[in-house]
Amino acid sequence: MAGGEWFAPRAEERVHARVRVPGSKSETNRALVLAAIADGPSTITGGLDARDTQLMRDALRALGTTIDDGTDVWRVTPAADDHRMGGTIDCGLAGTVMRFVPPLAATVPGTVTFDGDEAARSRPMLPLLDALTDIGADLDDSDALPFTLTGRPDLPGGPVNIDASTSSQYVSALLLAAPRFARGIDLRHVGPTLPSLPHIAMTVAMLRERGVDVDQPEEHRWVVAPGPVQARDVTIEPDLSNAAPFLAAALVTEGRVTVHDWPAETDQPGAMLVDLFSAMGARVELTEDGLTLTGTGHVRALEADLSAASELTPVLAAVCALAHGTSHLTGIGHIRGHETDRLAALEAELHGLGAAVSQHEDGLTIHPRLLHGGTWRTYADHRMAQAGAVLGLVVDDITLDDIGCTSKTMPQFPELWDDMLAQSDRWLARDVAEHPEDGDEAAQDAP
Ligand SMILES: O=C(O)C1=C[C@@H](OP(=O)(O)O)[C@@H](O)[C@H](O)C1
Ligand SMILES: C=C(OP(=O)(O)O)C(=O)O
Repeated sequence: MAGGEWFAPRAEERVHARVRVPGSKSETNRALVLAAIADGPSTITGGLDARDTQLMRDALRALGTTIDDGTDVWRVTPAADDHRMGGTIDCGLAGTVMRFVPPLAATVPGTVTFDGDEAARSRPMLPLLDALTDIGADLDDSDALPFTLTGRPDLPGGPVNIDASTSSQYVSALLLAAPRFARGIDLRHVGPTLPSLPHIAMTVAMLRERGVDVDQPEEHRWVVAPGPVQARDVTIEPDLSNAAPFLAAALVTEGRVTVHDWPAETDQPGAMLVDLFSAMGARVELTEDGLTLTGTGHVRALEADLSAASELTPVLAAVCALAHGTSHLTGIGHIRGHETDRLAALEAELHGLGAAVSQHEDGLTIHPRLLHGGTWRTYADHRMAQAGAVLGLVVDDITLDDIGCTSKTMPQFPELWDDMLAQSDRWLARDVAEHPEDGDEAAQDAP
């Protein structure tokens, strides 16, 4: 996808559209890791094809995995036992790659260096690297990317404590590779807070679905037994967090958006959008058609602890800047270590458009003001780009400095966004033709 500057399209009318979002990044990268250590070949259908999952596929190939991803059904064949790894693994800016792959690499003979984008070098890694050393891995003394690791097939594993307050991904990373450790793992989180619990639940569920014995004797302790991971053919759910900007479009334009294939049950934190957007004034309904959000004309301020779903923060913060009243988003101090320092980025960019925003130790306070156009910097962060796009629907003249960053999890974002607006235009034209007497009010009907 082409990168560069992007003029955020204004919604001339209410947004009315049906949208299909690509597969979940979190589920795809877990499915790839588990398929790579499974007891036989397996398939992944509907896996997300984006930069983060391309980097994961390439990383697993460097560990000897064969991945045939020429069609929508990817075929994954685990490495031969005598594979030796070498060279450098590029993690890009992907938290799931820089965290999930090293524990696995620690069980593969050979030496490998992990590196990534410039911004990735400041993402937190030290608690994971320390935990890996504690369970017997051989690492250099770096505390972040780049670092070099030498693997061994008999990595001991066993009991280990970790402070995962800066990222739940350390926990998921160790649990995913644990069936390969000689003694499995007995992992205890000892830090002050633990974000993204749904993502840890997703890890546990996906291990159990493949026959791995995962016990949780206490709230923040996980015991994984060593042993085989059953090969399983899976289909990936749509990425619910990536549905957020489309649903937000309906909320802020008093329109209606349906996201197809919304799962009735899921471990994705994006499921929280139903309650969060309802609290902000939307009408949300799950039917066989998918999840439909209808804007009611009221965008209420939000008081929310987003610790469980912190990746939703940028889009929610954008909606908060358009709400009636002051919003308080808490539980998200750790997102200073996401793709960029998201609290600083949101404070700066919303302020740049006229909102009054203040950062706190664990969140943001957002006072809406009359917003004006300007440049919205994305900081290489796909979700900052989505947030800017939502604001651009209702604020004139917003230009994003780089839309290319959406390729991290949704390379087709600009096309899907344009298509959403084109559907809205078509719907409006049809509606006006069919109900000339109703004028704009008929926009309450489904597209
Ligand atoms: O395990 C995962 O797939 C993820 C966990 C979360 O990370 P943090 O716990 O670092 O927020 C989330 O924000 C990220 O987008 C994906
Ligand atoms: C925090 C995110 O990504 P990552 O997996 O790189 O941590 C995100 O997608 O919002």
